[in-house]
Amino acid sequence: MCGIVGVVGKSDVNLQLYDALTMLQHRGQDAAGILTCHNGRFSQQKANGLVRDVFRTRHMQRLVGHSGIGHVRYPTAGSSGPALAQPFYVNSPYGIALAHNGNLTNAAEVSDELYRTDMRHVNTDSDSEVLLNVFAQELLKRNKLQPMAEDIFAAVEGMQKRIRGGYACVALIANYGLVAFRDPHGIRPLVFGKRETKKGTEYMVASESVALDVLGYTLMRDVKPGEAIFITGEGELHSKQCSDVVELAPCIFEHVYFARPDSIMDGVSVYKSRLRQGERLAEKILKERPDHDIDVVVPIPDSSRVAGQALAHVLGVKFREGLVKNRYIGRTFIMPGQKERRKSVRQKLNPIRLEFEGKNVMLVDDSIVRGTTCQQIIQMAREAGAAKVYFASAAPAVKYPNVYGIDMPSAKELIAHGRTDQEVCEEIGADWLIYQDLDDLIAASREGNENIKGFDCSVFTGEYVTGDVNEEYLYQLDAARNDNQKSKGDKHNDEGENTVIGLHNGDGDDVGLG
Ligand SMILES: O=P(O)(O)OC[C@H]1O[C@H](OP(=O)(O)OP(=O)(O)O)[C@H](O)[C@@H]1O
Ligand SMILES: NC(=O)CC[C@H](N)C(=O)O
Ligand SMILES: [Mg+2]
Repeated sequence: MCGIVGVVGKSDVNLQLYDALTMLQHRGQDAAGILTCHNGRFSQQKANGLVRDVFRTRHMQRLVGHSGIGHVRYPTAGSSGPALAQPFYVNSPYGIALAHNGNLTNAAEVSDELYRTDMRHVNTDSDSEVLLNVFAQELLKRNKLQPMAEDIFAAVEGMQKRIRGGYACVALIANYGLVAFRDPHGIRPLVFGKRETKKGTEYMVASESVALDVLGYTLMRDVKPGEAIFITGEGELHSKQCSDVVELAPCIFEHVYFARPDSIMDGVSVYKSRLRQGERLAEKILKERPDHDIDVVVPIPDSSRVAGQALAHVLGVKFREGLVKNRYIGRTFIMPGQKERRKSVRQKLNPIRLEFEGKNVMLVDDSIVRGTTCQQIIQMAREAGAAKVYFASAAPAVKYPNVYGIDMPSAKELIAHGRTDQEVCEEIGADWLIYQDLDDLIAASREGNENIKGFDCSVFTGEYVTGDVNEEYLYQLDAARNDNQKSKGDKHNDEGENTVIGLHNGDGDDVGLG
């Protein structure tokens, strides 16, 4: 899950982009990039690392221009090396740079077609570079020296016919403006807003509304599924529905884990959605065990705090922050390797013994994916003296890979794949395990916007909303991206073997595309 942002302002936008990326850091910790446009010239800085490490003062000073885009990356295609950091750039037509959140399911075919039919070169194995080239090619087909809004929308239309999967994107066209679009199912989130300044109206597009809030923008609305918006350099806003078939089916895992609780997605407050998740799960607990003997509810920070609090309230049981989080360790689930994830859980969370000693503790987490977190925490709870350790997951059992921008490529790595709830319970070492029912999760996540007819729930059901994901695709995805494979790939990257040389400022010192 990456984070993207785009701004068309009335003065230099570099600092706004930087601040917005820090607000989206929870969506990607591997790489970050900013690209701005000044007098038709792009400047950029991108590299592996957190936002605070990638941009130094000297970079910020050189990232000039009244419009720009930014990206924080959590890889779901290709390596995690610097060559795949975003935004990506193509020089023709006009000069276009793009940042992408999501994952294409037909990147390999389209990449081949780009080479054979369009004679375009794709330099990396990033699906985002493929997407950018398709957009560029469709824009080139219009054959206009100066593109108008209608040309840009026609290009998005053409592109949508060629690509499949999940995508929310921002793109900057040198001298013309900012384009933002979302796939026809709206799988990945994208919102936009405006703020008034003395010099005129400024616009921001971002993955999550929290970036808008913090920078003083008023949320206007979500980019609709299949829609594109175009904001000219002068600040004129155009929008058009670019897809014939539109069916809002946003990723439900945003509500479970990815999004910040203070964001509003497709009209639904993520915070309220998580409160409802906790309430519904508590009702299920009360139904299954009306005479439960839970003494205390302890959330596993951070993501389960909101649901955990609501759950404890409905149960009428004490809610205690019995696990203290080291605030300097990032999210473990989006780390690239299992060894790193495992080590981080222990460094990240430490129990307060008195909340566990002699008590029947119910640990609550938003989800159990590979089981890395819960296995270790349950053990910690026992070592801290808990009498019984129960475990509640605010999401149903995660059993299937994700193909739309969450790096869960391998069913075998999911602890619940091919296991019953009881078997998972034994595997994680809990005395009792209870999962949310999918219907309850859906109801909790859509309250507030009845227009959401369904969600992409593929990680729970194995049904993929784009309809094109088959056994063969999943087999290839697993083979290319399982943890074993990725560790080999990253080794190559670090050691310079098989490394793709990034067409970007390699030493991290210079800003510019030259
Ligand atoms: O079963 P697993 O494979 O361990 O994955 C699930 C865990 O990973 C996430 O936490 P993470 O540390 O990434 O982020 P958080 O601090 O936002 O909870 C999620 O909130 C669960 O705790
Ligand atoms: N998580 C994402 O949105 C990833 C975007 C893109 N597929 C990449 O790997 O860079
Ligand atoms: Mg967590």
